[in-house]
Amino acid sequence: MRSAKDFFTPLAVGAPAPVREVPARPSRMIHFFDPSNEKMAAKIPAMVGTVDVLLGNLEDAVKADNKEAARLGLVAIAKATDFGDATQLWTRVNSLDSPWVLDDFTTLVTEIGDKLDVIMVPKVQGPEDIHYVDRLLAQLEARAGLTRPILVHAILETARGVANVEAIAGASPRMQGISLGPADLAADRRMKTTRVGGGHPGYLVREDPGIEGINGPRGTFQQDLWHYTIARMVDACAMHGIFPFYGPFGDIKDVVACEDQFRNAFLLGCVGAWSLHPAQIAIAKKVFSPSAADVAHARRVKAAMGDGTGAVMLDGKMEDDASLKQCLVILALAEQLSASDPELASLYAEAPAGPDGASAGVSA
Ligand SMILES: CC(C)(COP(=O)(O)OP(=O)(O)OC[C@H]1O[C@@H](n2cnc3c(N)ncnc32)[C@H](O)[C@@H]1OP(=O)(O)O)[C@@H](O)C(=O)NCCC(=O)NCCSC(=O)C[C@](C)(O)C(=O)O
Ligand SMILES: [Mg+2]
Repeated sequence: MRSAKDFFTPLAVGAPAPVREVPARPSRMIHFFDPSNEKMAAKIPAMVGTVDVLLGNLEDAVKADNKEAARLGLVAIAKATDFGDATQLWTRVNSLDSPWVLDDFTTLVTEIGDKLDVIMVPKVQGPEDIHYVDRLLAQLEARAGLTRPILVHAILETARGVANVEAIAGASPRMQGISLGPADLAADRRMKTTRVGGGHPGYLVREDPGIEGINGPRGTFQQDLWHYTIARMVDACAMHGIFPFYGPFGDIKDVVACEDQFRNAFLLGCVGAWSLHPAQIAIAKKVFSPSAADVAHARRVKAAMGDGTGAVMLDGKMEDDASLKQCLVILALAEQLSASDPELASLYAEAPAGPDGASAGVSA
């Protein structure tokens, strides 16, 4: 374990100083693309400004024969594209035990390190994986003469990773966030799901018997297989001042269930989700941007609470110091999103004082 005094010291001579605070840039959707897929890659420059994060994926979903083409394709796109202030460029490198990852790191940091905001590392098992990446990135940043450190995002895809999630979140000042990796995690734990990022209709709770006994009619309710993992990930991230994300939802056509999964994650504290297909971008934007009603309600509570202490009644409900803090989280998010999204800025500017009970992200 590093001493607290050393925590913010660069890990290589000439490497940029680590950040003290993770920049809170809007990251509602991390949009995945395969840089070796020419049709998909051709669409990327036009997506700048329409998504918060563009992620060139080099790992799973890229065929083994295309690994090099994906890496070089990402370099070409990054060099040719101005991503502006509203869109970040991320990548997901291959796993640390793969034959491709060392070239992923060396090529990307050397060639486009000045354009890359975050490197997503898959299948992180524990803090030792982050320590390895931390030192390697520092060496490569120093060699490339970078002045800004590249941040690191871990995917939670193994039982060991979940068991170590707090240590992973706090392993380096580079840690930007953590995403759920439901497909690999389900496999590692022997969980059963019917689609990536979804649940299983067999995982349910049945009503207790009514007056007709155990053979009478009894309703069933499908339960969320991911609740425990997401809640634990959210706590680990909040504890270390980094950001939790839902991962992918693989049933592209089921936009309703995708929205439900994303919203559950938003309500539990996640700041964004992955979009695998253009159809999922609008869903993430809708879910992870507070509604006008939520913003209006937050403003009312803030105004009613004066100096922020004590308790008041608004529309029959008690508001106090703690519920004000929840409202301030919404207002901070609205302010941050307004800075880069003029549509939301005008929506929030005009937000009327809404009635209590407006639910987060449901109505715009
Ligand atoms: C799902 C697929 C195969 C459907 O691809 P498709 O071509 O069949 O879809 P389509 O509806 O026919 O596509 C319509 C148009 O959109 C384009 N398009 C389609 N997708 C994109 C995109 N992402 N970005 C930009 N453009 C896209 C596509 O090229 C096409 O263009 P066209 O109209 O000119 O013909 C395709 O969308 C895709 O490959 N998406 C990315 C998949 C991916 O990255 N998977 C890995 C992340 S999930 C994961 O790794 C798990 C995890 C975390 O590790 C763990 O849980 O363990
Ligand atoms: Mg995976």
